[in-house]
Amino acid sequence: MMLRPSEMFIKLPCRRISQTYAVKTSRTKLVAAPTSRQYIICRLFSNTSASDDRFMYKQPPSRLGICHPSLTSYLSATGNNITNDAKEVESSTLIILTNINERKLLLGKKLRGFGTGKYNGFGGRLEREETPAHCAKRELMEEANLSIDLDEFVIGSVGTLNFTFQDREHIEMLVHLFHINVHFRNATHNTCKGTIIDPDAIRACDEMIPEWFDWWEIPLHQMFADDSIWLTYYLSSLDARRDKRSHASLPKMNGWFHFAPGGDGNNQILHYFLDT
Ligand SMILES: Nc1[nH]c(=O)nc2c1ncn2[C@H]1C[C@H](O)[C@@H](COP(=O)(O)OP(=O)(O)OP(=O)(O)O)O1
Repeated sequence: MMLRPSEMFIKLPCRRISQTYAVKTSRTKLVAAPTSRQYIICRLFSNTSASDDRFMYKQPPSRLGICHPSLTSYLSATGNNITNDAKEVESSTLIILTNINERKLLLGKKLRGFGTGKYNGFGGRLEREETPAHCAKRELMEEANLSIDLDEFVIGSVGTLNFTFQDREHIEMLVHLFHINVHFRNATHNTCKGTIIDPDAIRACDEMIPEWFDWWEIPLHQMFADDSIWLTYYLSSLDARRDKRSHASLPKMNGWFHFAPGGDGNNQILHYFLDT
């Protein structure tokens, strides 16, 4: 059976067909619609990110493509081969900068380059001889004027995102993800680990305008489509964690996303796999 975008259909036996049922658990959302005398079709959101309704501006499922249950399934559907040496890999970094106490996320509105006009985390391409942690530290300084110790990036390495494109077969983007949690100087109470910063020190540059958002109100409709999948998963996981003092408990994840032709402008995913 073909999986539809972000959802799986299962058949359940049902005696009465005139009702619509809705069952919601902590991990899944089940919506049943009557279609035949014997069965109802249930829409089961299998991915925790897809089932978190708290995010106000999530991209519609039609933009998010097919959710694969395994990397093998994803790779065979996209025709990507992990050992394809012919692909040119562009490595970059991306920083998830939070204030967990206040459930805030710092994003930047991109003024030029890849993703112009969109909101995104801070980061950019690795320069020669640079490690991902060094690159993330440098980019956060350049794009938001925030100086954070290198150690925080080493500890805050939380995974990777892999992007491929239907109309640019030779290119693969590998994004190293970092999570930095901060406290605002003068905050009255801090219940979780983080670096103290002065929020007034944050500055725009010619490339990005930084802006704080409440977690559930991040402008996902003005972001790359994949953010509606992995970023919502990540923030939901953070929200669910009891022990927020420990870096060891940071969520980890690796995501694979295959984009439809039209790239950045079209902003539509065909296939994805999120390993959490
Ligand atoms: N689909 C996507 N979803 C996402 O959330 N971030 C993405 C993304 N595709 C790229 N990025 C991030 C990774 C990186 O931080 C930035 C793009 O880096 P690039 O180096 O390609 O662009 P820039 O023009 O910003 O380069 P620099 O001049 O090196 O800063 O956007």
